[in-house]
Order: sequence, then C-alpha cells, then structure tokens
Amino acid sequence: MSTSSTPTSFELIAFIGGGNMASAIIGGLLRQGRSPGSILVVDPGEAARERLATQGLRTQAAPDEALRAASLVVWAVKPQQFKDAAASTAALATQALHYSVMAGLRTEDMARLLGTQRIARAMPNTPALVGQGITGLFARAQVTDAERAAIEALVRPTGQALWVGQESDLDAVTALSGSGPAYVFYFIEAMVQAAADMGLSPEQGRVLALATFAGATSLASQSEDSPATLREKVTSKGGTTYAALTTLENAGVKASFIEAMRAAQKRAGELGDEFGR
Ligand SMILES: NC(=O)C1=CN([C@@H]2O[C@H](COP(=O)(O)OP(=O)(O)OC[C@H]3O[C@@H](n4cnc5c(N)ncnc54)[C@H](OP(=O)(O)O)[C@@H]3O)[C@@H](O)[C@H]2O)C=CC1
Ligand SMILES: O=C(O)[C@@H]1CCC=N1
Repeated sequence: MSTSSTPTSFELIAFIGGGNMASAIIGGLLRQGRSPGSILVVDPGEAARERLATQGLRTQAAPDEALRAASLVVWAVKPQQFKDAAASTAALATQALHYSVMAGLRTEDMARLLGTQRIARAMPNTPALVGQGITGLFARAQVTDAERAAIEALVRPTGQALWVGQESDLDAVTALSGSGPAYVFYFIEAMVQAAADMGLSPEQGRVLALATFAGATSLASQSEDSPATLREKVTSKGGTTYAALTTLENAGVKASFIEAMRAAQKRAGELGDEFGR
C-alpha cells in the first residue's frame, strides 16, 4: 500500500448524482457543520438541483471546469448511469480521489473508465441523513493510509464505518445494511397496518411501532444477551408472542427473509457483472 503524503481533509467534495443517497450523505455532512459551499453536486435533473441549491450547495447540470478543484469525487449515480457520467467527468477529475457508493459496480471497472486507481468503494445507507447510518468501506491498494483516514473522517458524521477485507464482501453489506433500512420500513408499514386493523389510529400505530423498533434496537445493542435470548425473554409460555412467532415460523417468514437478502446480494453481483461485460 502506498504511503505518500496526501490530504487529510477534502476542501471541495463533488457529488456526481444528487439523488436519494447523495442527499442522505450531504444531509449528514451539513448537520455536522460542513459548509454547503464546499460541496458541489452534478445532476442533470433541474428539480434535484433546485432542492440542493436551496441548501446552499453549488450545483451543475453537467460537469465543468469547477470540478477540477474537487479533491474527492463521490459517485452517487445508479450503476447503469456510471458509464455516461464517467465519460463526461473523468478528464476533469484526474487529481481527485474517487469514492463510489454505487451498488455492485467494481473498482477495477471504475478504474478502467476513470483512468485512475485511486478509488475507494462504500456501501452507506440512508440513516446517514440523521447521523445514524453505517457504511461498509473498501479501498484499492493505491489509496493511501492518509486517504483512508480522511474517508473515515468523512463518513463519521453520517454514522459508523466498517472496513471489509475484500471487495466482494460489499455485496453482502449491500444486502444487509445498504438495503436494510427498506426491510425495517417494510416491517413498520406492516405493524402500522395491523395496528389500524386492530382499531388503533395511524398515529398511535406509528408511535408504538417506531418506539418498539428503537427500544428493541437499543436493548439489543446494550444487552449481553443474544437477540435469540432477548426474543425468548419476551415470549411467555403459551402467551401472545408465542402465538405471533408461531404464525411467522409457520409462514416461513425467517426463511423468506434469508432468501430475500441472498437475492439482494446476488443482484449486487449481477450489477457488477452487467457493468464489467
Ligand atoms: N438509496 C439508497 O438507499 C442507497 C443507494 N446506494 C447507491 O447510490 C447510488 C444512487 O442511488 P439513489 O440515490 O437511490 O438513486 P437516485 O436515482 O435517487 O440518484 C441518482 C441521481 O443521479 C442523477 N444522474 C443520472 N445521470 C447522471 C449523470 N450523468 N451525472 C450526474 N448525475 C446523474 C439522477 O438523475 P435522474 O433521476 O434524472 O436519472 C439522479 O438524480 C446507486 O448507485 C445506489 O446503488 C447505495 C446505498 C444505499
Ligand atoms: O436498491 C439499491 O440497489 C440500492 C443499493 C442499496 C440500497 N439501495
């Protein structure tokens, strides 16, 4: 691994793509006091640019000379959009460190199109917006220790960072924490719907469901008990939880859930394969 002298902070960060994930990361950065003027977002969508500009960010419909000043380029377009975006950006960003949040797309394919090996890849998630995200990180060997530290410092305001040893592990991270917030929202939706069926108001259902998720998550992180033991402690013999969990088991919900996550991991691999072809 190279150890050459490198910047330890990124004075100007350019986001290529200003959609959901970019907005979540930017929101986390702004919340922690990063100056909006130190963030430049390239996005062809007028509505997206207007939304970002109202936060004080610099925006461009297509990359121009201003991009040359960016020391970090964050790739936040959909994997299928990367090839076109790279074609218009690569020559303007030869000095920058590149940081991709795109699912599946492999750094060796990015390196080929960008003409640089200085690429780190991440899998963040949308709770970054409220500083409670978790980001899986991987960097090519050409990324220096100082740059890795700078990336970690960038991620920290948005939540936790977790380095993985091999790039392919990011596909599993994608299936777990990248897509994971959607699974949680799906459960919350189901709980709120059931609450309404049982006669509670939507607001009561929402408050109860959210507090239950937050409380259970806090308990699981603070307790020495495993999630399985914590579950058993809720499940009184012959009681209500037993009735509910038996229904879930009989319907194969756990097996389906594991299968669903494997489908997400497989899809991440396919996105990489489709691009590498
Ligand atoms: N959403 C999430 O929870 C997560 C997403 N990711 C990754 O983040 C990336 C972005 O996802 P997400 O934010 O959800 O997607 P979005 O579609 O919300 O954002 C992508 C943005 O990029 C714009 N865009 C398209 N082409 C270009 C271009 N050539 N140059 C600049 N901008 C362009 C799109 O415009 P238009 O809409 O007009 O096409 C859109 O505004 C994906 O690669 C995804 O895998 C990773 C972790 C979690
Ligand atoms: O659904 C997707 O493909 C992206 C990656 C992880 C979350 N959203």
